[in-house]
Amino acid sequence: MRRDPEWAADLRRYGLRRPFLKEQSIWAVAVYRFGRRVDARREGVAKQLLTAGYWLAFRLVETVVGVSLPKAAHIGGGLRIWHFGGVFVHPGAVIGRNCTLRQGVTIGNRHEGGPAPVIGDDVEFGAYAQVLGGVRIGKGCRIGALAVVLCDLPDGATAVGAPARIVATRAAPCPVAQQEAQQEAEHVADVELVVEGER
Ligand SMILES: CC(=O)SCCNC(=O)CCNC(=O)[C@H](O)C(C)(C)COP(=O)(O)OP(=O)(O)OC[C@H]1O[C@@H](n2cnc3c(N)ncnc32)[C@H](O)[C@@H]1OP(=O)(O)O
Ligand SMILES: N[C@@H](CO)C(=O)O
Repeated sequence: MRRDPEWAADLRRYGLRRPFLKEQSIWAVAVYRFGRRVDARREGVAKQLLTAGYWLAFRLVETVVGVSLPKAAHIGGGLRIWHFGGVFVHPGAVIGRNCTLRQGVTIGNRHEGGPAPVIGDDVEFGAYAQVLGGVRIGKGCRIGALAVVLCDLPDGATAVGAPARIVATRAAPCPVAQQEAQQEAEHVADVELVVEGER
């Protein structure tokens, strides 16, 4: 468990002491990561037993918490789900790293048997946002509460409404560039303090 870097990243995003006591959604994330680790094991009796345990836990958590994260979906580390209830992710969906979901979010197909979305890193979903079909959502997008997204979104877009329209775009921050900008801002603030002190 501790050696699963994606799970470690999830825990960092929750950023809580004893998150299992405070956020029901993390139960679903834990079961999802467990299922992925079981799938990665070599074939054998242990894998069969663990897979049976996974299905039991998956159905139990899905029913009680209302968060469905099937192990066939690809979800990057650093997943944060605020609240719980009505969160459904299609098994064929791909979700990048450090994404944020909220209650009522669906990431699914548009027609039965159809393709599922591919979501970039650092995408934020407002409550009850729906992203449907084989659409690609760029890095750093923000999808408004109650939006219904049926088309691709470029990096850094903010989309709202049903069907969703883009109301803003911003360059998706590259983590390294972001870090450098932060350091630069801190440096400038320090210099200003020194100058202020010398006056
Ligand atoms: C218990 C809890 O608290 S759970 C938390 C629930 N909260 C959420 O789910 C938050 C989701 N966040 C949103 O929906 C936000 O409005 C965002 C991220 C989409 C946009 O936020 P901002 O960047 O501040 O955009 P801003 O408020 O300036 O709105 C831009 C335009 O989009 C419209 N808009 C914003 N959000 C929505 C929305 N969810 N649905 C429809 N239109 C919206 C605004 O009215 C505005 O339109 P206008 O330019 O015609 O006046
Ligand atoms: N901070 C929470 C509000 O409950 C959220 O963003 O969903």
